[in-house]
Order: sequence, then structure tokens, then C-alpha cells
Amino acid sequence: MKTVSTARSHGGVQGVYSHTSKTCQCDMTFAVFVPPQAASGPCPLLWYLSGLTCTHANVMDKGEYRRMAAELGMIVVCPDTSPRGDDVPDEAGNWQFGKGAGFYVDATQEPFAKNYRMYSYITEELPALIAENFPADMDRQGIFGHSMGGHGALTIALKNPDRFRSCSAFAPIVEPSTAGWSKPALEKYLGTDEAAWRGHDACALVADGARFPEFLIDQGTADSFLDEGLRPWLFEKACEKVGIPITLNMREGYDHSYFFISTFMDDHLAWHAKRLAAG
Ligand SMILES: N[C@@H](CCC(=O)N[C@@H](CSC=O)C(=O)NCC(=O)O)C(=O)O
Repeated sequence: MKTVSTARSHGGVQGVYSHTSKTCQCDMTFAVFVPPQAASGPCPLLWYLSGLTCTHANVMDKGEYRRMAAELGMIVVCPDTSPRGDDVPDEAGNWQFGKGAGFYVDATQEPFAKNYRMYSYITEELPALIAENFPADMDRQGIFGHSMGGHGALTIALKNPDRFRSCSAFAPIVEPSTAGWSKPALEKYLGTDEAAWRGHDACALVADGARFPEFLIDQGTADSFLDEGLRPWLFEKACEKVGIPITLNMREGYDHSYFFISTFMDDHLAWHAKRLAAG
């Protein structure tokens, strides 16, 4: 692992790091904020998964999570959203697929299967690297994310309920199998057999029996992707049907941007901190 940069912030350290990923077979970059409390012992770890077109830098620059993470004593890890590099296949001009749009799945279709393995990267390789190099309490992990990253957070939590104690999302894609901007990506990464998509679709996972203790979702009512791409009420309904507690806050007038995310970032950090402190 190489250190790209570090900067002191709110008594902690915001760092950017890179490494050669065996899983994605390319160099990957990620951001980690370590709070001041880490000087006296391991801290709970919160994963933030970003949306389409993002790298690790969008939330680091605009998410405004450091003041509260420092106050609560939480490490925040912000991975990239796809493999990178000149050798990684891409679709030039398509912001909903390829680089910046890994959808947190392990591709099975060529030519994407070699590099597009973001599910394994986020659930296996990067956690091992974090555990080895940062003062993280790996028994206290939470996960959250935005849009495509909200989809990543919900599906990864549902598939790994023993790993994560808490999960929340900002404007998540809750049913990617039926949304216009994600369906083509699932087809190209996972193939045309829709049965394979269900394991990466939050609504389908719940319908098929996956369980998680509870969810928090914040969604702006002025989000231009709300009705076509996001539809958080579908996940609310799926959870309510099987008795999973869910809080869906519809935030009047907020859009899909980091102005929205940063407004409710403190609420999400505090919500996770409460759940990660327990036990
Ligand atoms: N086509 C536009 C819009 C891209 C966009 O809105 N991306 C969102 C995530 S959308 C779902 O995953 C985002 O987080 N953008 C980064 C940001 O810093 O706002 C475009 O290409 O700009």
C-alpha cells in the first residue's frame, strides 16, 4: 500500500492511499479518515460507497463527514467505484457503465470479468488491507452509500449480515433489475439470465429471504432520478412485508447532489455510531 497524501483534519487524519489490487487486477485508490480517538485504541469502521461517475474523492471533498466522524470516533473508508487504468475495458461516453460504474458486482461476462470484481474487492480484499494497516475494530463495521453506492451498501449488508452491524443510504437504487440506468449494466456484467441479478438487487434479496436488523434511508423529493431510477418506496414496502424495520425520510426540496448528502451526513454518522457502539 502506498500513501498518496495525508492531511490533518478535526484532530484526525484524512489520507488517500493506493495499492495494486489482485481482485481487480489494476491499481486502486481509496480514502480513509482516521479520527483522533484511534490514538488510544481501535475505532469502529464505516464504509461509504459512492455513486456513478465518482471516485474516492467526491465524498472526501464534498461529503462533510470529518467533523462528526472525529467527534464520534469513527474511521470512514471511501473506496473507488470501479477498476481503473488504460487496460480496463470501458464504454466511452457512457457514464452508467464501465469505469466509475462498477455497480458493486463481480462481473461474469467478457471482457469485464477480469477487472470488474467490485463485490469481492469491497467485501474481501479492501477489508483485509484496512485491517492490516489501520486501527480499525473489524468487529464493529457499518456501511452506507449514495445512489449506485446506496445499492452497493444495501446489497452488501443484506448479503453479509454477520459482517455489518448497521446500514444506511442516501437516495439508493433499490431495484436495479428494473431501473433504466442499471438494467443494461447488470446485463453486461452478469449476463442476460435475470436470476443472476437477484443476488445484487436489494428488493429481490429481501423477497428471497435475506435479512438485516434495520435500515435508514434519506431521499430528496426534488431528486431528478427519483421516479425512474431510485424508487425507495419499493424497498420500504419489501422490508415492511417481511418485518424489517426501515426509516425512509423524504426530504422536501433536496436533489441528488452532495448538497443533499452533506446536509444529512451528520444524522447518518450518529445513527451508525449508536449501533456500532452497542455490544
Ligand atoms: N450524468 C451526470 C450525473 C452523474 C451523477 O449524478 N452522479 C451522481 C451519482 S448518480 C448514481 O449513482 C454523483 O454522485 N455524482 C458525483 C458528484 O460529485 O455529484 C454527470 O456525469 O455529471
